[in-house]
Amino acid sequence: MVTHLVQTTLLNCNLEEHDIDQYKDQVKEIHYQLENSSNMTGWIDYPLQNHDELFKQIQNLKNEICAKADVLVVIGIDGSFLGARAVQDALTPYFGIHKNGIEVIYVGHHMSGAYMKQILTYLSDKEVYINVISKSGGTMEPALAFRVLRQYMEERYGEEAVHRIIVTTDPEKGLLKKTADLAGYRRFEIPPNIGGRYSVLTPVGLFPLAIAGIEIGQFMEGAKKAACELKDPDLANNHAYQYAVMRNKLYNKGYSVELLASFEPSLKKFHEWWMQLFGESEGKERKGLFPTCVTYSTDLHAIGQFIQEGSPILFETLLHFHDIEGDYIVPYDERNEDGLNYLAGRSFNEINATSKQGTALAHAEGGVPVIQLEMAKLDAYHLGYLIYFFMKACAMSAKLLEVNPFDQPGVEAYKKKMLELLNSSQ
Ligand SMILES: O=P(O)(O)OC[C@H]1O[C@H](O)[C@H](O)[C@@H](O)[C@@H]1O
Repeated sequence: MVTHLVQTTLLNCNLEEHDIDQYKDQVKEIHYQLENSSNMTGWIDYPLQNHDELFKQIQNLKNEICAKADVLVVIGIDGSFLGARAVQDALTPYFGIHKNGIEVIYVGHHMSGAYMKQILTYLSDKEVYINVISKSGGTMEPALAFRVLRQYMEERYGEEAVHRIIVTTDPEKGLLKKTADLAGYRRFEIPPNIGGRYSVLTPVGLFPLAIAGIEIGQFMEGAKKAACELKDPDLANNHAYQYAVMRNKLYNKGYSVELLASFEPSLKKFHEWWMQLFGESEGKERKGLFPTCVTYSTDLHAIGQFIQEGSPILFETLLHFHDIEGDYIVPYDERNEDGLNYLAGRSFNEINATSKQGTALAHAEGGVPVIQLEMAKLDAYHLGYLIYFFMKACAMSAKLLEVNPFDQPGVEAYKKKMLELLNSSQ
């Protein structure tokens, strides 16, 4: 019997088995369309392929960088940034650096001048390597940041700068590929048939994560398990497809917002990765759920009021990991001025998990449909699985909406306007 790593339970979703059953033929058809397509579907089998050479290359570079640098600066935006940042934040300590890595910081995911100025000051007393990541090689934010940091590295390290800059880009085309060839930078390749928001399992995510100390072997193993399990075309056995169908069903019932919620602050960036994945894959042709996120219990004290009693526009997807490394026991206090002695001896994680249960029940009773996704442990293996799970669900979900999961034509509109304004104000 298959034991799925993501356990799903529904509260107040009013979805009967026959509702779901109605989708099974359509799901099977889309499954085979995706499996047999070569159009940006390279991520589907990527975890099943042999990546020994890539892992060796990453390990060699890691040895070199950890010996020669204090910090790796990763330049990239969204699909070339959020995945690595999400997994790094989820699996490295809140304070300080992972014992198996060095500091990895990010730039080029916005155009804040203050951030750019401060990062250069921050780097001044540290040894630095750079990893610039861009699939297209022409995105404004990372290109601007690279222009600055490339000059910085050349001024600081002279001829050695060329060895301290690693490029991750398309193997054939784009300005960054050209620059890498001209300068002689070492390169990682992003497979041409894998788009940015589906690329965290490629060198886009793997290299920065390895430097940050994450066990990328385990991360890929988790993704591989998901790639095997979720190859099942049968809706009854495929949890990713079931999640896609539930979202679709709720969307068709009139819900327009999906709120992803979890109870560990280290998952904030993971929420952002998820938002890009679903937002860019589905939000087109005037269709799609608006993906947004909250971190509990913090946000229960802010937006919780709206969720419980506000406009009934949203359903909630609660993401919960049972085993989180590190915990603290509430101490006994004789004074008991705060009245909290009834919690003495219990752990923070236990109280947090109980608040998750309470939240799910309260929101469901308040009329909010709740999908609970639960995993055993917050570690590299389970995150690898979960990332693949969401990518598979997202492609299915977009196809159920009859939109292309792999393009983002709407993003060009802002870029075009910005360029017009920048050119007209020269
Ligand atoms: O990796 P890049 O080509 O620089 O793209 C980075 C990001 O920018 C774009 O504008 C797209 O909307 C994203 O889907 C993409 O992930």
